[in-house]
Amino acid sequence: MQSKPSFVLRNPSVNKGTGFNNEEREKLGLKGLLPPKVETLQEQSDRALSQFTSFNTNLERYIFLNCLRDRNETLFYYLLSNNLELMMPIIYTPTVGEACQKFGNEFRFAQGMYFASRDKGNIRAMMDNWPADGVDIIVVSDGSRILGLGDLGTNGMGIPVGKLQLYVAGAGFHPTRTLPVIIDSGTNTKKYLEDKYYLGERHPRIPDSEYYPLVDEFLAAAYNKWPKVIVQFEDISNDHCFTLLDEYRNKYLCFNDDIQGTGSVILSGFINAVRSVQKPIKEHRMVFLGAGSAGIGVADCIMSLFDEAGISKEEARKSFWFVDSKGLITTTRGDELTSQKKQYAREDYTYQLKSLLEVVRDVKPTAIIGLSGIGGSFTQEIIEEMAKHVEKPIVFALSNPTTNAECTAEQAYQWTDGRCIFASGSPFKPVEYKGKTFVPGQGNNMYIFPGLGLAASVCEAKHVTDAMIITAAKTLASFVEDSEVLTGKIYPGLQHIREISTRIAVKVIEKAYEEGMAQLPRPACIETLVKSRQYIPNYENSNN
Ligand SMILES: O=C([O-])CC(=O)C(=O)O
Ligand SMILES: [Mg+2]
Repeated sequence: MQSKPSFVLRNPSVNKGTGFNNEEREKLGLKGLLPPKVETLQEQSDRALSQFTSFNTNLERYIFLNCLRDRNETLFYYLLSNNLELMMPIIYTPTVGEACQKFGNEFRFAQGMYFASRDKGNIRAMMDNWPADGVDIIVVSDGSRILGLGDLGTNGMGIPVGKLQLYVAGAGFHPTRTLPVIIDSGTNTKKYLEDKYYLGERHPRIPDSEYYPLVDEFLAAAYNKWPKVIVQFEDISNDHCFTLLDEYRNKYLCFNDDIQGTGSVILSGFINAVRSVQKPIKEHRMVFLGAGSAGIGVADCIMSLFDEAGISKEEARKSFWFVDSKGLITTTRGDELTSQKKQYAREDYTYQLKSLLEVVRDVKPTAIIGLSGIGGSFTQEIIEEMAKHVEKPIVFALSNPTTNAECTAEQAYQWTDGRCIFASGSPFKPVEYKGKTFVPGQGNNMYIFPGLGLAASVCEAKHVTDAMIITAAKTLASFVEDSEVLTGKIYPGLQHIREISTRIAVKVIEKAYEEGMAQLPRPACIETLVKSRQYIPNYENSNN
């Protein structure tokens, strides 16, 4: 039997399944190929939701949703958009982490594109294989640092896929115009090299002399084929991510979500935490655990608050203490520091503090920010020590997925006797403590990247600037009212993500025009333009 390439029931971008009405069934030659009842999108969605809830594990729910997307994209995005709070922890952190770890075992069908070292020289030609007409956004990872889970190699594909689903549901990018990419530069994780189901190239990571030219060729090819595309770098290990961002941020339209997206979302949470504790920025003492992409990105963003308060960079740096696996990062501790660590290395310590507990005792921080990837590293002793000295301790346990969080929400509220302002990277359920309900904030870059990316794409920005990133943070912060902030709420509800992303996009575009970064002629109304570009999942928008 010859297959028909345009067979609509097998094409998720146009398939409506039982949603095809009788006229369409007639026209498209579908008569007899579907059960008789014509259903509305809502009826289909009700069934899909009941199927979703019938599974026993989150991994099964993840697989179900991705298979649904592979059958009927409109239904998938309709279901997801209407059930975001329920489904976000499945398509995104924490379940996506498990899905990546088991990517080879659970593989069913391919999504996105893969480019490996042996494709060097052919990447541009390979891009012509991508079936969609155009691409507005690419999320690219090399799988070298997936969430806090380490080097997963090609298994990391789940992350670009999940991030792009959020770009669609959260901001309104058109699903067929998104492209998830893995640059396969090998993996240093023995378990995967030996796993018979592993789907990537089976070799250790290639040296920098091959890695950088491979990424360079990929980017040159992408911008050659899709000149207006925005590229988001994602989950790339510390030894490469800063170099890539420095190299390309003023050359192409791109940003790094773990450095800049996380920086922006935590700046936003911090702005609201500062509102909540009602203590001016210069009185804060911030201890960071982890000096990787996220830690440095967050500190760089928070520096902007000092700048606005008229405090010099030099003075501002004295409010930051960074702790890594060797203890407090100082200029005098005797090891070679990366240039990112150097910026925040303390020069004023004649003694060594070897652990986070020692640092907390010494510094008496007002805020402790975990981006270490090490689950449980905020121990009871550390948090209790901190809580002795501050009325409302700011505790951000931001590593992903949930198992890597530095402490749980429940622990943070218990150990501070319900006084802390808490945020985590992956979701925690509300906590009952001493008769009160505490709703933990989710300080995850998901609040920022969809709107930021949409802004950059819609106004055809030349580059993504620091001012645009800070604007995104402030816009997000403004969604939480004063009265809410005082109760410890620092992030708005996730159910409002479309509205949030739209407003972030509008504000960031205004900033881009102000800075001369927007290349599209200025529209009469930015909001109208943004809204006109947003995909809404319904059958009226499809071509049949
Ligand atoms: O994916 C997330 O949930 C946030 C993020 O970028 C990371 O942890 O690397
Ligand atoms: Mg990430």
